[in-house]
Amino acid sequence: MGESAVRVRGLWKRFGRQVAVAGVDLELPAGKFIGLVGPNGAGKTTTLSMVTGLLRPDQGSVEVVGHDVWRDPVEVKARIGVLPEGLRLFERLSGRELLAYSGRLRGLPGAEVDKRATQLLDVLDLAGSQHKLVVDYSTGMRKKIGLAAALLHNPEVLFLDEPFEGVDPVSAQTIRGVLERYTASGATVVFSSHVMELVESLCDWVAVMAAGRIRATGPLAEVRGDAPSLQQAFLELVGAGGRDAGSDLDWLGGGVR
Ligand SMILES: Nc1ncnc2c1ncn2[C@@H]1O[C@H](COP(=O)(O)OP(=O)(O)OP(=O)(O)O)[C@@H](O)[C@H]1O
Repeated sequence: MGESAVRVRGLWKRFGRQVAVAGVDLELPAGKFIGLVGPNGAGKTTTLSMVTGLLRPDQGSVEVVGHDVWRDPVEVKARIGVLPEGLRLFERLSGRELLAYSGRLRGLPGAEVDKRATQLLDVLDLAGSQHKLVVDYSTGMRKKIGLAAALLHNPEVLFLDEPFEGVDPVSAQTIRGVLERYTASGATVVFSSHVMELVESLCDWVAVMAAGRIRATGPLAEVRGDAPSLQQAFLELVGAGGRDAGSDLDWLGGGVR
């Protein structure tokens, strides 16, 4: 394969005096399962929003599958699927209607949308709730219907912001299976998470972000290096390896009130 799915150059975003993304350069290979990891507030969501055309960068450029996201947005949006953070869905549609709407919006023929929607609802264990309104879905069900909507047009690259948050272990395993199958066919998944074990078990490529910058990127084994786990490598990379958690909280516990 060898080509890049995503190419980011000199990306910056400030919110007032807060620098959220501070000069990110990133090249993500096609056909991989890629994890963007970093602590809370590292800038993962802001970066993904700029990469997927949802938030305009202050500076820098983003190419997805060879097209500039901000000069050529229609071309890019046709080729990507996005499950954003704080997903906003059309609450008054049923799950099935939401998929039908997304599919038609993507220009797919009605019969094809129906076929794909049935399969996705089935695989994601939503067939029994397909006629329920999205407003009545649980958090995990919302993630799954959002994922189905993002996959319906068979995108080349799928971007997922914290796809496993609020998802039970059984549903997580289902989502995982769907994504593994999808990448095995040559597509690319980029997902953000702060759950290291998950990233370590799923991804073959990682990018570590902290304080708005990329601290390391490459194949999982390379980024992990000699550390016993990705978690340990990550703590060292973000400079938290030696922090003695709770050393200042001498009043906590111990029976003295
Ligand atoms: N709309 C906004 N207005 C002001 N500050 C923002 C805004 N969005 C993000 N930030 C700030 O930018 C920084 C990066 O936030 P971002 O949400 O990108 O981090 P993250 O890595 O996704 O964090 P988490 O893992 O907690 O979701 C944080 O300091 C955050 O407070």
